[in-house]
Amino acid sequence: MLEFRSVSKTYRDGTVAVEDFSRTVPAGTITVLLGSSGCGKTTLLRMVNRMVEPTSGSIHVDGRAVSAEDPVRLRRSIGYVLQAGGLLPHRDVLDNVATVPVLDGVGRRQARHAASELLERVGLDPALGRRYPGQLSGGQQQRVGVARALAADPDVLLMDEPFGAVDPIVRRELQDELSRLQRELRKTVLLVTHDVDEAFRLGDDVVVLQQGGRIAQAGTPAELLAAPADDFVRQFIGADRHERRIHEQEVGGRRILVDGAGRPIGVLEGSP
Ligand SMILES: Nc1ncnc2c1ncn2[C@@H]1O[C@H](COP(=O)(O)OP(=O)(O)OP(=O)(O)O)[C@@H](O)[C@H]1O
Repeated sequence: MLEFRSVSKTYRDGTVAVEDFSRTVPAGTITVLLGSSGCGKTTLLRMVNRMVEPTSGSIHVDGRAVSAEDPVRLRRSIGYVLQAGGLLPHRDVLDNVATVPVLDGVGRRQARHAASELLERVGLDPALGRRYPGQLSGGQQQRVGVARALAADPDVLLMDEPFGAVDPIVRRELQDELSRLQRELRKTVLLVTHDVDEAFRLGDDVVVLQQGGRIAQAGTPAELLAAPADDFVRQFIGADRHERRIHEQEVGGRRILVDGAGRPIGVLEGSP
């Protein structure tokens, strides 16, 4: 379980990035921080592994305050996936994935062997393990980034716009892959995105943020869609947008679903 208790962050130049943020990410679930640029998402994420220190408030992992942990050990114990992969360019893929286990004292051969298995787990051909990051596609690099974050088998995974740098089709594939992995691994995940569809697809809990990390509304995707708290949330999640205004139509005796622009999107279950 990951807990933010009244966390605030004011940077040295006086920028208030986060003000009084409280939220709990239950163990084994995905919470998505959703908001536009500059609302404090990355600051919130980086306070968990102490790359940024809060000005006030506290963050707890399984009841233990992260401020009491050694920052280096803390960072090794929490998986972190960055938008651009964040891979070491002069190390091959297996060494990249094995970085944290080797730092933790696992032998290099054993760590590379485990890394190879992890590549398969994230849907990559283990033969890619001997390539360098620059010899992989963007989507493959992101998968390596996920494998690397999982290598030390952390309970908590932080993901900062993990699929932001790839095209929409690959993005969708990576999202599906993460959902599949999460069904197996049940990590406690905090994921940052400004993409509403991604938030709804992946989040058990979605926190819509305004500037200063203020919570505009938080809940399941269904709760947000069913009852947006205000105009800001309604507009942000696109509750009024064509593609979300779904209704039923009868065509040739079957009930099909169409979106607000009249585009067919599916057949109703049980329809003959
Ligand atoms: N080191 C810093 N010093 C001063 N201000 C900062 C620093 N880092 C971030 N900020 C400011 O804090 C606010 C929140 O930034 P943050 O990066 O957390 O937002 P974000 O929601 O992740 O944005 P984006 O989606 O663009 O990455 C912004 O106004 C930003 O300019």
